Amino acid sequence: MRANGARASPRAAPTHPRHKKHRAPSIRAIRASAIGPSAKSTIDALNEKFAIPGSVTFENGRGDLPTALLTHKNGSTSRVYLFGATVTSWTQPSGDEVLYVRPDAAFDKTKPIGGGAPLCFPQFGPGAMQQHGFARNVDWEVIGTSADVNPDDPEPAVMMRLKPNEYTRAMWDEAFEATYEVTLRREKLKMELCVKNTNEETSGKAIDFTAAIHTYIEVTDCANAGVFARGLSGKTYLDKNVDANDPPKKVQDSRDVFFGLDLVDRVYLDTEPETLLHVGSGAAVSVENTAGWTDTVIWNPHTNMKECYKNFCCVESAAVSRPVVVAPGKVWRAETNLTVIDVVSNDV
Ligand SMILES: O=P(O)(O)OC[C@H]1O[C@@H](O)[C@H](O)[C@@H](O)[C@@H]1O
Repeated sequence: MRANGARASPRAAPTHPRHKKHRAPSIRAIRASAIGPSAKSTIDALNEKFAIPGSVTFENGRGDLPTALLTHKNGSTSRVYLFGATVTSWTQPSGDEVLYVRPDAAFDKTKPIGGGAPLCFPQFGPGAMQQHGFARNVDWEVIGTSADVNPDDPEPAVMMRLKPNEYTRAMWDEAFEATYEVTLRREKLKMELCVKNTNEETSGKAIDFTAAIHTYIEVTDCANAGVFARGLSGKTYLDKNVDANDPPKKVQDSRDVFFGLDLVDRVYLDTEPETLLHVGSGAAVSVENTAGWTDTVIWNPHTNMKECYKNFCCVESAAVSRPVVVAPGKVWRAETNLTVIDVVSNDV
């Protein structure tokens, strides 16, 4: 059995926005100035300011929306749309895709991108504002890229930022600044969300919110007995399939969560750091909540999405059951790491 990753002891809250000041300057390319995605010739401007040849480039994605493409020396890649700061792809060195984008996903900003790993903030929902808040529905600005650590083993990364605007204030009129960094590591995809309360430290008020990284993972066929989520046994969950607005509490009394018979929409409370999604091909995806997150959401829409539900299951890193409260001037940091594991040789 692969050793279960322990929840990392919380690191000191980073200064915000965070820069990797401890890293070697060799091929580092943190660029301080930011550029908004509405700028003329967005892609050219992004490449001019932030590209790191061979590691981080910017190009138009579907619908001509700007994306960051991270490329690791080992051949793995990841694509991030600035719209919603949505990671839509993580490919292995073999070329295999880990994430799933639904066939009905829109790439025209009329709605959030339906797939990949969308960000839910400042509300998971259902609740007072639109489902999943606004982070998925807005353009984030690029504030830095890097590919440092070890020149022989660069870890390409892009950091984006979201500040309040008219659209977000209409839903949530709070003082915040969010940064989101996606790092393509040798064998992991790391996603780190930081939310700073920008109210005056001495006299300002606290802010509170719920959040999630809503990761869609491709599976062979969710009805296949080899597709299941492991790591939630004994945990209490809110069963949103019974009533999304007032979900009853239940306990996961079997070892694994299976799909294919009915809609699965559950918020597992106070979960262990790691949940494994066995994808049915001899591999499992480890979703490791390394910092910040308290809960894990498991979702498969069943025949509500007839054309695609068999092809994915969502394992979502979440802070839902208890709102996150951030004191004025402070930062909340949450981190998720995805890893692909060979189930057979690791006996998980
Ligand atoms: O907004 P999307 O990507 O279509 O996902 C919707 C689903 O997102 C999940 O996080 C919720 O638990 C579900 O209740 C919801 O139906």
